[in-house]
Amino acid sequence: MAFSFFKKRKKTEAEIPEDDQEPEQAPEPEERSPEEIPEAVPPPPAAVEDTEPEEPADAIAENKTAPSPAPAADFSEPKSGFYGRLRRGLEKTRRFLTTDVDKLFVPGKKLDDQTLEDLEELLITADIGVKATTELIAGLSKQAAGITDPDHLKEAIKEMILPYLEDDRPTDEATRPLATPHVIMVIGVNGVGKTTTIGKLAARHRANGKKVMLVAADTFRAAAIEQLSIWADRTGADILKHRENSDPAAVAYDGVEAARARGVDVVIVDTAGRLHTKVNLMEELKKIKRSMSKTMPDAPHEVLLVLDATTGQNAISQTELFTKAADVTGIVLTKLDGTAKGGIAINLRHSFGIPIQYIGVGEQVEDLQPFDPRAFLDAMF
Ligand SMILES: Nc1nc2c(ncn2[C@@H]2O[C@H](COP(=O)(O)OP(=O)(O)OP(=O)(O)O)[C@@H](O)[C@H]2O)c(=O)[nH]1
Repeated sequence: MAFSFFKKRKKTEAEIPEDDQEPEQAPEPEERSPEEIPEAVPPPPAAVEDTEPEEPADAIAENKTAPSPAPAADFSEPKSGFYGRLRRGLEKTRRFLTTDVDKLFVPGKKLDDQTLEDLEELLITADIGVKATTELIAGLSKQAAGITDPDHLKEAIKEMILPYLEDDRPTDEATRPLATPHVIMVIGVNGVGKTTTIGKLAARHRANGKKVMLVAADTFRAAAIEQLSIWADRTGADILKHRENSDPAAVAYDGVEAARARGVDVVIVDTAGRLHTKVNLMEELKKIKRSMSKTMPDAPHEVLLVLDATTGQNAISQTELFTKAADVTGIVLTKLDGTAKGGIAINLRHSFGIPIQYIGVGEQVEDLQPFDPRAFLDAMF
């Protein structure tokens, strides 16, 4: 069944011109000429053997071996609190989708072609994506005769979307097996909420009693290093940082080395979100990844791509770009509370097959939640 929305729509992701697909960037960082970006020369592995490893000459590492304060976040909240946050966070999307789904059905009306066409437009506007929407509408049109009211329609939509979102891998770090140390590399463009996500992740692992180290491999901006230090203080995590402009691959290498020497459980590596060109950035991410695997062959164990849900199609083009540079193991979708287009989660999972690992539904530390597809859909429709 072909619906006329495809004729009406002005611009879909397939038609966005190349220029629009540049990843969104936050304000310009301080300029640094490309020649000044240092070549990645990982330090010699000799230091590994020291029981009391000396920090590399230009490293400024803070080791909080003394019992560090438990983070203020409370992740032990009852399920009702968790769903409450999720529902509040997805309120804009829910209001947008459900109000209009309710309007599609006047009493006695059937799920006819016109209603399906309106629904199709609604789902595409919520950023669910053209491909996924087409599949959904085709599926719904087969069940149309049996769907007689809005609640029934919402249930049918949820049941059809659920298999798109489900993943066998557990997303909750409390139940997931972790390597020792478990190295998480965090990537994404500036402004998407990368640093905040790292802080929130550190708080989650600290709340599970883990010793956490943050590694400041975004050496491009002094502010990024400072922000990470603040999160380390706030969560009681160690931090490994070098001076601004030092080699990010060397910082990452030293971070993993130091973490192993100090018995750290979880290492979270921050990376730059912007360099002079996309090519430089992608090459740098590859180098960082390689340098970590030189000291620990299976590191990084996770590569989390942070995306801002409010940027819509930009999140799709950023995923295209970053998946070329790194094997992204999971997506963190932030700022879902700031958009009515929470359908982007479905679009991303459907387009790339990468699991959504966490979602951000607010600025509080507790607002970063492991992704639960059923709870997400219940909060959305
Ligand atoms: N409402 C809301 N705000 C968020 C969420 N996640 C992050 N933020 C906010 O987004 C803003 C940017 O977050 P940062 O963590 O600084 O982003 P970044 O990607 O590290 O950006 P740079 O520091 O510029 O590299 C901050 O004000 C965060 O509080 C979320 O899930 N919901």
